[in-house]
Amino acid sequence: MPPANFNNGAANGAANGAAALKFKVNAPNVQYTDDHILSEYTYQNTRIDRDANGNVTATPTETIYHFKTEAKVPKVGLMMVGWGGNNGSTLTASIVANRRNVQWRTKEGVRTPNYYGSVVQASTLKLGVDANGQDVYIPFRDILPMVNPNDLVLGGWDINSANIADAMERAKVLDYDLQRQLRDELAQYKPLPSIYYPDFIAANQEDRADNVLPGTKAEHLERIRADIREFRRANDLDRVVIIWTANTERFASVLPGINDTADNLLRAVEAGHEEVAPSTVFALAAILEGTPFINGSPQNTFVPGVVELAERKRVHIGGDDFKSGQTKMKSVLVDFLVNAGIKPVGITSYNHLGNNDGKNLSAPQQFRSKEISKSNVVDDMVAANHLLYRKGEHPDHVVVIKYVPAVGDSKRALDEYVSEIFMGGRNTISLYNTCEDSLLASPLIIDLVLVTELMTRVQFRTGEMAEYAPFHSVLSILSYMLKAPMVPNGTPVVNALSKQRTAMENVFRAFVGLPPQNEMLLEHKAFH
Ligand SMILES: NC(=O)c1ccc[n+]([C@@H]2O[C@H](COP(=O)([O-])OP(=O)(O)OC[C@H]3O[C@@H](n4cnc5c(N)ncnc54)[C@H](O)[C@@H]3O)[C@@H](O)[C@H]2O)c1
Ligand SMILES: O=P([O-])([O-])O[C@@H]1[C@@H](O)[C@H](O)[C@@H](O)[C@H](O)[C@@H]1O
Repeated sequence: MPPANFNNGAANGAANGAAALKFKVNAPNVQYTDDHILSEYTYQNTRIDRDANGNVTATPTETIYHFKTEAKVPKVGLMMVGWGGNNGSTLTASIVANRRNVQWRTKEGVRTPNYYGSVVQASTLKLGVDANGQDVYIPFRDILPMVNPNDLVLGGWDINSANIADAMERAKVLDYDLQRQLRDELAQYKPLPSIYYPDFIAANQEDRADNVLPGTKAEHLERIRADIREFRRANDLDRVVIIWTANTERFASVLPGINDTADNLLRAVEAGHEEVAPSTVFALAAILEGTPFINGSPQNTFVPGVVELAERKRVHIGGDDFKSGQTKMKSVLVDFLVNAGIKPVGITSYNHLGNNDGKNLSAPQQFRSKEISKSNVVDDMVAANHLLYRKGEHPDHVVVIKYVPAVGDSKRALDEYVSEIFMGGRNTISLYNTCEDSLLASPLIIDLVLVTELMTRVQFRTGEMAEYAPFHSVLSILSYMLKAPMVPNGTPVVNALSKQRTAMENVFRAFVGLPPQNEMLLEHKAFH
């Protein structure tokens, strides 16, 4: 049992009035101290070996992990690059509305703020079963001490000078009666000037660029670093997380001697090399300031030099490209079809949208970045079933994005899935999905920030390690929220949404010493 003087976090004046731990694990492998949750976890896996004759042997394996989680929730700031965009302004308005519980009227009646679409804030997980064998669910956010999004201190940069109230109005995402009530507070939020290298985003973005830093790339790096330090100081923050929700950039060429290593990349910034993108400068600044950086767009911000620097500095990074609607659906539907023994042979993903993101993506190089992130999402699911697909065989997969100003942020997604079924049959599934793109992405930003911040508070130790260590700098645990999940070099990329959620849930269960959720329900099957 936890010690009588168990401190649930709130008692030690946790920043932001962190809610007390909602449950305690009653087990010898879990200890609670004033500052930490300590768990010893037996990680079970199965090692597969094949001999020369193709005989397969499965050997159960066990690895003991010791996890240490800081229980005190810090005071956290979120700095958004692209703060004045549809996502940035919508997220800011939504957090302020939730914080103040602002209600507003629409033709359907009185609306109240919520965090629907955030897996951490609005979904539940099964903690276990009660004495009668009934499932017991808790809010996902209660599995571990996490930041309350209402407490996030918000800031950021934009190449456009509009304050966040004007940006919210420009975005045309939220109802007027809500905007009306938030305008005064949001008008006080003004994006910091940013760095603008025209070659990396569509030329049609030029008219937005009235809030641009002068100077060299080296001066930009130092200015962004100073901005981060000042934001942390002025708001008395314990931690800052930075998210790129600015425009999609073209891919940068990976060049030996330029951005292939950390030192080469820092030298390339000093030299003002043209292939160093704004997003890469921001990532470098964040890493050098010890601040996690998440890329919500599809471009290759994380060229090898950035990853190497993050690993060297032990700073967390994650990306790429928020997985918000059409692609999220794809990572469910293809997983279902393939695991049902049905063979998708044609996937056509078409969408059109009329927001500034769509405008930027109407340029070929920026579209190409998005096409890449939207096209690779089925690879792991296809590769998992060699009965349906020969090695290297893939469904036809086409991605189309069109810019239609008339629909604004209300993205239209039309998908067609053609599959081979039993005895030469064919099945065609057509989907039509429309909604404000920013209302899908904004809650994902909350999840990315909260999970990233949590991971900065967890360390692990295995048998041969003398000390605890942080998790790998590349946070693959963020994959549920991302189209093209970044993973540590040489590790598997998982896109199937159910696997991604299960991984996140079970890793968090392990941090508190609980076994993975397996849904076997043996107690309801194997009994007499
Ligand atoms: N559902 C979604 O909305 C969704 C899903 C996945 C990915 N994304 C990606 O998220 C990003 C933002 O989407 P959005 O709808 O908010 O787009 P947006 O165009 O409304 O906002 C982008 C903002 O970034 C600013 N900007 C551009 N370059 C900048 C720079 N170098 N520094 C600072 N600010 C800069 C622009 O002025 C603009 O205000 C896009 O890259 C988009 O592809 C969006
Ligand atoms: O809904 P989803 O596929 O996850 O992602 C969206 C795309 O469908 C859309 O074309 C693009 O403009 C958005 O930025 C976002 O990437």
